[in-house]
Amino acid sequence: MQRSINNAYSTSIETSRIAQPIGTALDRFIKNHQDQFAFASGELSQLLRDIALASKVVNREVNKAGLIDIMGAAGSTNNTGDQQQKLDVLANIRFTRALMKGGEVCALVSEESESYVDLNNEGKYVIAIDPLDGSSNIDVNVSIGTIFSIYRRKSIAGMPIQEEDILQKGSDQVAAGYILYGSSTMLVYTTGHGVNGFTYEPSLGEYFLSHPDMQMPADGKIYSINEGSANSFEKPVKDYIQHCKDNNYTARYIGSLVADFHRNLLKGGIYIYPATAKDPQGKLRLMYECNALAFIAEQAGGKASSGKARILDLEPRHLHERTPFYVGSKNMVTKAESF
Ligand SMILES: O=P(O)(O)OC[C@H]1O[C@](O)(COP(=O)(O)O)[C@@H](O)[C@@H]1O
Repeated sequence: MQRSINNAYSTSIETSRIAQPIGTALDRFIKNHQDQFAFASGELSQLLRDIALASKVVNREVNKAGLIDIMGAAGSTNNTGDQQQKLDVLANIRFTRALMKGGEVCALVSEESESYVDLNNEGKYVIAIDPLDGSSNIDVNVSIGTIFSIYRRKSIAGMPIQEEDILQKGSDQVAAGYILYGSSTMLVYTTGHGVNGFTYEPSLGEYFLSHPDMQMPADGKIYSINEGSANSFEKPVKDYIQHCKDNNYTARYIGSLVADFHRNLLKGGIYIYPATAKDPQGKLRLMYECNALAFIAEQAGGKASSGKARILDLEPRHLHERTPFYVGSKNMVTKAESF
C-alpha cells in the first residue's frame, strides 16, 4: 500500500477506509464516516458518541480515584465471582445510563450484570461491555480499560428481546472498541473499515484522531502472559513460551488486558491467557473481552484465536462464557497455534 505523501493523512485502502487528518475531532470523524454510507440512519454514530461521552465521565472518576472514596472493594462480587471494585460498579452505572438515555440499544450485556439488561425495546443494537477491565489494578494506579462490542439485533425492533439477539458470534459485530485509561486516555475502535485511535484532550473535553488506520505489525518480539501460572499451563503453551525465550523475545505483562493489547497493537507482540488449572476454560470472557479485541486485531492485520479456533467464529453458549485467548501479531499467533 502506497502511503500518501502527507503522512498526516491515512490513505484509503478500500473506499470505505476514509482519509481524515490527524487531529480530526471524534464527532467530525464519525459524521464523515457515516456520510460514506448512503443508507446510514445515524443510530450507530450516535451510539458511538454515547459511549465516548460516558467514557469521559468514567475517565474523570478514574483520574481522581485516589482523592475520592472510590478506591477499593465495593464489598460485593459480580456473577463470575470477581470482587467488585467501587469503580467497576460506578463505570457500569455510567455506561448503562448513557446507553439507556441514547435509545439506540435494546439490550446490554455487562461483566457486572448476571443477565442482560433490557434498555429500549425500540433500540436496534445490542451491546456487550466490560465497563472497567483490569480492575485489580485500580488501586495501584496502573492503566485500566473499557471494552465494548456492538451487534445489530436480529429480532424486529419493538418485539421482546430474543436469545438470538444476545448470543451472537464475534463475526456479527458491527463495531467494537476499547478505551484505555492510561498515561493519556485513548479510544480505539473499528466499524469493520479499519482501526482508528483517538486521544482525549481533557482541557477541551474531546477526543482527536491521533492514530489513523492502525496496523498491527505481522511479527513482534513481545510476549504477554502471566507466567506465575506456568505450572498449570498445557505443554503446547509451555513449549511456545520456551520458543519465545529461545528467540530472546521480551516478556511484558501489565495484567491489564487493554493495556497489554494496546502495546502489542502498536509494537507487535502476542497476549496469551491460556487454560489453567484455576481457569480450565481460560479466564477471559468471550462476549465482552475477547470478541471486541479479536475484531480490532483482525481489522488491524493481526489475529485472534482460542488456540484451536478463530475467536470470531466461536458460538457463545452463555453470556459469561470464558475462552483461552491468543491475540496479537498474525505470525506470532499462527506460531503459537502450531504448538
Ligand atoms: O491476574 P491474572 O490472572 O493474570 O489476570 C489478569 C487479566 O485479568 C483481567 O484483569 C480481566 O479481569 P477483570 O475484567 O475482572 O479485570 C485482564 O485485564 C488481565 O489481563
